[in-house]
Amino acid sequence: MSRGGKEQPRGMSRRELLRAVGAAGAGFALGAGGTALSTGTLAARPRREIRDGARDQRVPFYGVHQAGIATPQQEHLHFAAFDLTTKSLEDVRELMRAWTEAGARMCAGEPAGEENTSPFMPPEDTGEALGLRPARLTLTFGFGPTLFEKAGEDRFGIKDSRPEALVEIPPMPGDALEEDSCGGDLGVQACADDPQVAFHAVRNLARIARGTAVMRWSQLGFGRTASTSREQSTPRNLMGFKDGTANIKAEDEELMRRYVWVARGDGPAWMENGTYLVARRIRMFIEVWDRVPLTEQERSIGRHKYSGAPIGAEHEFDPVDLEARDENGDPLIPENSHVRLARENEEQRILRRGYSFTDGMDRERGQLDAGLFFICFQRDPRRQFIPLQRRLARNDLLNEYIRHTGSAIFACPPGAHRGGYVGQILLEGA
Ligand SMILES: C=CC1=C(C)c2cc3[nH]c(cc4nc(cc5[nH]c(cc1n2)c(C)c5CCC(=O)O)C(CCC(=O)O)=C4C)c(C)c3C=C
Ligand SMILES: [Fe+2]
Repeated sequence: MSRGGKEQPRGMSRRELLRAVGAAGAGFALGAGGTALSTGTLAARPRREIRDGARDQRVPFYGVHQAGIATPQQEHLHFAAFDLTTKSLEDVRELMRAWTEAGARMCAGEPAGEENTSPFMPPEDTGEALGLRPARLTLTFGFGPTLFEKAGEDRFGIKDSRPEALVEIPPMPGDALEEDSCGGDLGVQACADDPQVAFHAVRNLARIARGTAVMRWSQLGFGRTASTSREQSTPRNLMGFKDGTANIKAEDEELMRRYVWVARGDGPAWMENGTYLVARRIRMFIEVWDRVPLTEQERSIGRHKYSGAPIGAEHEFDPVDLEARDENGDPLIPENSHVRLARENEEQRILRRGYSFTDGMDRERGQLDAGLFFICFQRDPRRQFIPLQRRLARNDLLNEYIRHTGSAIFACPPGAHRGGYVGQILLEGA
């Protein structure tokens, strides 16, 4: 597909014409019905047009780090976890090769595979993103603990390459995890500014995986609940609060190095420049929350609802003063407020990149099944997410209004270079 400056409808290239003639020839061989079908199919063959300005909407797929981590957070998410059905390491390599190739194409605004010249074969792209912009699609791939070892079995002979940091998330107080929303051998985070582009990407990756891996669970997310760049405004979560104010911003490279990217010597070499993704599906009891007085809502979070400022301050980015006290000498930001607990330990900072979700209605309770699909990235979950979540799970005032129903962790290897594939160092080194 042409990627010239101003993209315009154009005639067939010589190569396309030859291909078309070849396919039409096949049609002739099959008789008149076949000819009519193939000619019609070719004449109407769809292509994914890239409109003016769309060039800016492409996030490079290849690079030192995988995209979708430091990338300014997009508006929509489709996350999927997969389980491998094969016992062959070569099949896993082949899958990661195919996912990388298709992923790079889709992020560039191309269909997942070559255009189909045969009317008798299923298309190599499902088609629903044809004509849509690239929408800053990113795909971030990760490996779950069960890829390395499942029920004590070294399934693919790569057990020794498992990073020590890739631990199962231990049970937390108050967890109400549902098996259907937990774990996975492989994880894929698709983010885009168009929900159909994110959906299309996961659907095509699932199609490509057929015979090697099956989808275990998936989660759609609408509306980012963090900002990951100083250029972005802070969005609001479904509790109506600004979320992401104190997040790490990708421009702070020193913070990214310190808290997000795996460094040389942190663990196995194949994870250098990678990171660990933790996902938690957190249901919010929004109907209950909506009956809570404003001051109590603010005291649960530790910030003012409308301005996003720390309690007692005026502006969103005013410093959080944990020592500030009211006229009775009580802390302005309550002891068990979310923000106070979340910022207690400087070593536990994380890059948050979550999304709001709704999965329709919880018929049992007659309430919306909605909440936050929390995603965070970090250099070592044993030192960051796990102790942080343990503290929140024990004491956070928010716990009255939320419940964790899903959990997963993935080691996201570094980015691939052109011609290579994601996870190559791990899978070829084995
Ligand atoms: C284990 C990590 C965290 C979980 C799980 C989590 C859930 C969660 N958070 C909100 C709403 C807000 N969180 C805010 C700040 C904040 N949250 C975490 C971590 C987890 N949150 C951190 C590290 C921070 C930053 C603390 C700081 O350094 O100040 C805020 C305030 C605005 C902001 O800074 O982003 C809100 C609002 C909900 C509703 C929720 C579960 C549903
Ligand atoms: Fe939070």
